Amino acid sequence: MSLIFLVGFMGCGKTTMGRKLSAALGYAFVDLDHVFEDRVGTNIAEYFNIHGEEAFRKLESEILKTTDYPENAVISTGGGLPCFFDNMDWINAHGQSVYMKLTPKALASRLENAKTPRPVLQGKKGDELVAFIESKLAEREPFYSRASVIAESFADLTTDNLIHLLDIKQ
Ligand SMILES: Nc1ncnc2c1ncn2[C@@H]1O[C@H](COP(=O)(O)OP(=O)(O)OP(=O)(O)O)[C@@H](O)[C@H]1O
Ligand SMILES: O=C(O)C1=C[C@@H](O)[C@@H](O)[C@H](O)C1
Ligand SMILES: [Mg+2]
Repeated sequence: MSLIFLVGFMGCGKTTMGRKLSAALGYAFVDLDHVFEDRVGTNIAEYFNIHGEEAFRKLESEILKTTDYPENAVISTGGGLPCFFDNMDWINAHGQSVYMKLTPKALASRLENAKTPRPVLQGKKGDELVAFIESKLAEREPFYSRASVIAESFADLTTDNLIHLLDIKQ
């Protein structure tokens, strides 16, 4: 059994890279944000509006721990998931983890162009968005940094880089 969890701030590319890495390894792909949306039958932004962040965090944690993962899988996590409850302990007890680390400016530019709304950002743009990311990232970094592998400021992180960092023999 091999589970690889991708963690990091919103917009660092967990979903995008999760798809590519799972294909390169021949593993299944699981995106926990998508599992959440399938479970509740609505999108995350709408769930936040109706139930609030606290309810979201509780259910997100429950879904992390109760999902029936395929034997070999790359799992993209929600951007805030590692930073609540004992989620990061659980991740590290059940597989390898990768922190995809990007600068606040790079994150902001990806998030400004992204199609999926992130409710935590509340529509912020430009300098306000960069300042928000800097402060939120400072809170979250200690959790992300507990990942077994840190992919440091790779603007052009490839699946080969990751396979090498994870020391996966193919
Ligand atoms: N390597 C890359 N280079 C440039 N843009 C990228 C790269 N990877 C992802 N993106 C773009 O950045 C945006 C965010 O990517 P993605 O949705 O994969 O991030 P995420 O980490 O899954 O975010 P979230 O935590 O909100 O789910 C998307 O618009 C995606 O197309
Ligand atoms: O960083 C966050 O807090 C979030 C990131 C997304 O992946 C979603 O899980 C949700 O929008 C919250
Ligand atoms: Mg994602």
